[in-house]
Amino acid sequence: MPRTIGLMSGTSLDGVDAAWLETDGVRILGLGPSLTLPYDPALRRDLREILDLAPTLAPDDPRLISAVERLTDYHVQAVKALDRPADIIGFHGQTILHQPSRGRTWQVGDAASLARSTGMPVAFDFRSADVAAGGQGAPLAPVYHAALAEILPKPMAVLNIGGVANVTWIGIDGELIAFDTGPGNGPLDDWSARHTGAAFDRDGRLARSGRIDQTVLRVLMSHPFFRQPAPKSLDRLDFAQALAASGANALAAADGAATLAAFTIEAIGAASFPQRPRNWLVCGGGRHNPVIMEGLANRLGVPVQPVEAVGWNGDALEAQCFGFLAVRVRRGLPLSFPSSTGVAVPAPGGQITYGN
Ligand SMILES: Nc1ncnc2c1ncn2[C@@H]1O[C@H](COP(=O)(O)OP(=O)(O)OP(=O)(O)O)[C@@H](O)[C@H]1O
Ligand SMILES: CC(=O)N[C@H]1[C@@H]2OC[C@@H](O2)[C@@H](O)[C@@H]1O[C@H](C)C(=O)O
Repeated sequence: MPRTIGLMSGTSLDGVDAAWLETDGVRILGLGPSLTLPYDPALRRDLREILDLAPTLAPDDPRLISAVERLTDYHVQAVKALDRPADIIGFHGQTILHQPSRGRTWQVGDAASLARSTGMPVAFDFRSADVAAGGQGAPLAPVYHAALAEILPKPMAVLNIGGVANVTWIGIDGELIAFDTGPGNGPLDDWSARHTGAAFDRDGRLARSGRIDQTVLRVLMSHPFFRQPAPKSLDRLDFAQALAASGANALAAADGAATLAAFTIEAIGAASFPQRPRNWLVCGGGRHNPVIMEGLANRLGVPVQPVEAVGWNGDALEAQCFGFLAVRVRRGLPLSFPSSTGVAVPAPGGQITYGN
């Protein structure tokens, strides 16, 4: 059974997650160690700047080259720290731009250099084949969520709350519906950084001490994304303009945080499926925010639990996913499906480099 290491650098720009697993890309035979290497503040700042510049950034811009070199080095260190042999690495890279409607999705990272430094083949570029075939290029996690959830009662939902939030609904016959729901922690992280200097609102303390501004929330929820049918996906900065125009910036720090946490919750609550999930399992850093978790349980009216409730690891799940997908790339199995990305037929994707 192939052994694989998955590496994910998410939209929160907080660091790289790494996880080891044993899988044939269909079944998961064993989950091994995982870890997160947090980026230093300078790299975080530079990546954030690159996200803003991405629409007009040249691939040979020295700021990009420098950030990619440092980002790749963190990935090499993460693989070395895991200290487990593997047959293939799945390297998602950092999304700096995602505009599937314009045929563009851009993940950066030097896969060949990672292969050379680790001596292992590296699967990368997971999203562009789907976008080229007319899909959204995201989310790609549904096939992994379904493999993990094989024996769990359905219908159920797996929700990831990262910088952006995405959901996978799994029906009683295993059918999948997946899409990005809206903001995850991204707007609240930015708000927290601006008002308190902290990278995120730890344990939802700031949000808990404020009052939701219903007018601002209504304006935010009137964004056209929420009227768009699934499949749909988001760029980390897709709500930036709407947030600036919503009046949120005039709110006091605590009220703004409460309103942005409510925005994440409402956006998830607006998701609809053929049948109501009997429960929601939540992964990603947002599950550590009790204001978001309690708000979701109230809004959804069914149990909302961290994925640890069924024995999964909510911090490692996306990294595991890209290890799983790397094995699928090698086998030529589809990564995306009409009901997850809107691609016309199940689509294989990704490339493999040996570093030469
Ligand atoms: N104790 C906590 N209290 C509140 N929020 C937390 C806590 N711990 C983590 N978070 C949130 O989780 C975020 C990190 O989440 P995660 O690592 O899942 O993001 P990601 O992998 O970058 O995102 P994506 O899934 O969009 O790619 C932090 O930026 C923060 O907002
Ligand atoms: C373009 C991109 O990088 N999208 C990420 C992001 O982070 C969460 C959400 O937005 C999801 O669509 C996706 O990541 C997960 C791993 C996915 O593809 O399923």
